[in-house]
Amino acid sequence: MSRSIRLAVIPGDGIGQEVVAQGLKVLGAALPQDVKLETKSYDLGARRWHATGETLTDAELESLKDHDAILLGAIGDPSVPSGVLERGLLLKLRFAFDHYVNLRPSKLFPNTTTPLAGRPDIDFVVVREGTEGPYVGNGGSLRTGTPAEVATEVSLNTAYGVERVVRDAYERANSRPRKKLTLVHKNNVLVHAGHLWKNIFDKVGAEYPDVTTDYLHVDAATIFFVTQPERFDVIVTDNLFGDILTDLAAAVTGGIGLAASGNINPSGAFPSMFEPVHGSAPDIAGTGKADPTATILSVALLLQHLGYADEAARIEAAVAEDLTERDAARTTDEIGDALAARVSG
Ligand SMILES: NC(=O)c1ccc[n+]([C@@H]2O[C@H](COP(=O)([O-])OP(=O)(O)OC[C@H]3O[C@@H](n4cnc5c(N)ncnc54)[C@H](O)[C@@H]3O)[C@@H](O)[C@H]2O)c1
Ligand SMILES: CC(C)[C@H](C(=O)O)[C@@H](O)C(=O)O
Ligand SMILES: [Mg+2]
Repeated sequence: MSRSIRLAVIPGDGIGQEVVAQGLKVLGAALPQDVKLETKSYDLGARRWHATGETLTDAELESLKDHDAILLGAIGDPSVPSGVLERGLLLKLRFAFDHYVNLRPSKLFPNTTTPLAGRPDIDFVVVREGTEGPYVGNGGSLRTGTPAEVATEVSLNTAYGVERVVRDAYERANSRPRKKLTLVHKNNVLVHAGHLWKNIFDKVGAEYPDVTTDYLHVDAATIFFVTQPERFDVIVTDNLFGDILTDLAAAVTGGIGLAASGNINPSGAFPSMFEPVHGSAPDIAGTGKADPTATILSVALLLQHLGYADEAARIEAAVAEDLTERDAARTTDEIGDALAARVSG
């Protein structure tokens, strides 16, 4: 039986273009011969906005829906006012396609740089809520631009939204050997949202007697990410805390150039979207210094999601092998070539 993958590709801005090219190279090398890969590239991001004023049209959203998955590079450029592309494109996609599970795994790969003493055995996954919290755009400003300006950015937390992501995190914890789930929030101060999260965490936990649970305030969690990262297995947290914690996780496990993510719609009603955790890195765009590994590992998450577990594992193994021998001076292209060769060889 012939199989096929319909993949939408959004290279985006800055290094997004460079790393996505390498991700596609490795995807092509990893797929079995009988799998037909159909890609459709979308010209979205700063260039398009300057040319047309558009970020993402309804017609494009409809067309993107008609795919098995989306691969995204990065969005954002200094020439565009902050927030226009981030909200009008990236968050619009996450919200429209109900990507409520933002999955961000962290592993300390061999031979990577880490500021951590003793190279602890780090292998955890952050389940970041992806559709609520302070990201919903619930706010505004009064007397804008005056000395009396007041601005609000109200975090939205619904029992429905919290319960579904917490349940997903319990399922993931239950299927991993250590079966441990940590809730990270700030319920000593954010008592309304914090208690909603904690109550639902405890209620759903009663259905998972084999999962050990823990709670940390987000400030304390940042301590343990650095001093005791091996204590974590699965972490569930809100949209903003998850954003911040996963850049920190990347920094202690080999660098932001290795951190992969999946924006998952578990129901399958909409395509899930895979992207590196990092942004468009305007400071290194066009220099060949961008590490494409985060995108390539995001391709592995994409394959895993579509049921190609062996191919995903081959990519992960190729990354681990490559890192043990990697020469720091290698370019974006050279890393992509080396990984594609390992995966197909
Ligand atoms: N998912 C996304 O599309 C996404 C994620 C984060 C930031 N952004 C956007 O990207 C733009 C730049 O944001 P920023 O500078 O805060 O974050 P960034 O992640 O782009 O860069 C932070 C630092 O990490 C480095 N870096 C990032 N990716 C790297 C890679 N693959 N290899 C080597 N070094 C890498 C950069 O050079 C920079 O020094 C902003 O417009 C921001 O909104 C987009
Ligand atoms: C660009 C921005 C909207 C985005 C986020 O905050 O989610 C980014 O930082 C990320 O981590 O994917
Ligand atoms: Mg981020």
